[in-house]
Amino acid sequence: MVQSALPRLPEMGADPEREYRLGIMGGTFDPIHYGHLVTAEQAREALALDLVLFMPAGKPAFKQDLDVTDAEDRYAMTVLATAANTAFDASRFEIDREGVTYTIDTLRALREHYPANVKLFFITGADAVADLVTWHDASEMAELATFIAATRPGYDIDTARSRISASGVPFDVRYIEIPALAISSSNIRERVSRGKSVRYLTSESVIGYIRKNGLYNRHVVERVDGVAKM
Ligand SMILES: Nc1ncnc2c1ncn2[C@@H]1O[C@H](COP(=O)(O)OP(=O)(O)OP(=O)(O)O)[C@@H](O)[C@H]1O
Ligand SMILES: O=C(O)c1ccc[n+]([C@@H]2O[C@H](COP(=O)([O-])O)[C@@H](O)[C@H]2O)c1
Repeated sequence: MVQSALPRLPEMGADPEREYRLGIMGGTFDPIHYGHLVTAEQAREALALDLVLFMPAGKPAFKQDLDVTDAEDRYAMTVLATAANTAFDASRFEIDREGVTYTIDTLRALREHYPANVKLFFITGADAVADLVTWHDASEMAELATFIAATRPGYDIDTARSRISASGVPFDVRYIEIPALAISSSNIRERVSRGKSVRYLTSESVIGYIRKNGLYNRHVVERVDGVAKM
């Protein structure tokens, strides 16, 4: 099911005797790749999530000075990559919102939308969670959701752990170890721009979309000390 604006999940919270667990996998997804999908799937299993909503950020807060691909393309790739998993869904919620995308706005809206027996779990990788205390209205975020922090090659999860505890903000963070996938969107973009293979880094459907729409083949080549750098 593809969500239009606010996620409509009639079954979520319907039985007042039961606790429902909604995962939110936020990201720029430029493009979505197997690192994102494995992270969400392992988080779903580890925390017994009923559903994981993949939410491409409309205007990512920490990437305002970067050239991010059009939100409709990032959303379309997210739909393609998540389509086969009945416990995954893609949401337009953040791309349909005006202005800079802050997670606090999403969590507030979801908290208002669902009854109290729906618990919110925001899923991140080790790099993103290390900056959690610097996110907009971090203290209020800590009240609205549990955070899931997954290991990621090249990033030390203990750095995130100590930054969060030193901040004094009472975040509830669950740390999970996942099978290491050193895949990143930036590496995929660079490989596409160089005409290199990205097979098995993301789904065939996403690769097809990238090729069909000519994404990532216009990377600017900068010259640094006379050496071409993508
Ligand atoms: N290989 C991975 N393993 C674990 N977590 C990941 C991995 N790739 C991305 N994530 C997590 O997924 C979320 C969204 O990441 P994002 O869309 O920025 O992808 P990215 O690969 O980090 O992109 P870029 O290379 O452009 O910075 C973040 O919380 C990030 O930490
Ligand atoms: O709300 C914020 O201040 C904030 C700052 C940085 C990142 N985020 C969210 O964290 C998720 C991963 O972001 P990114 O930039 O690593 O793709 C995505 O859902 C972002 O909206 C949120």
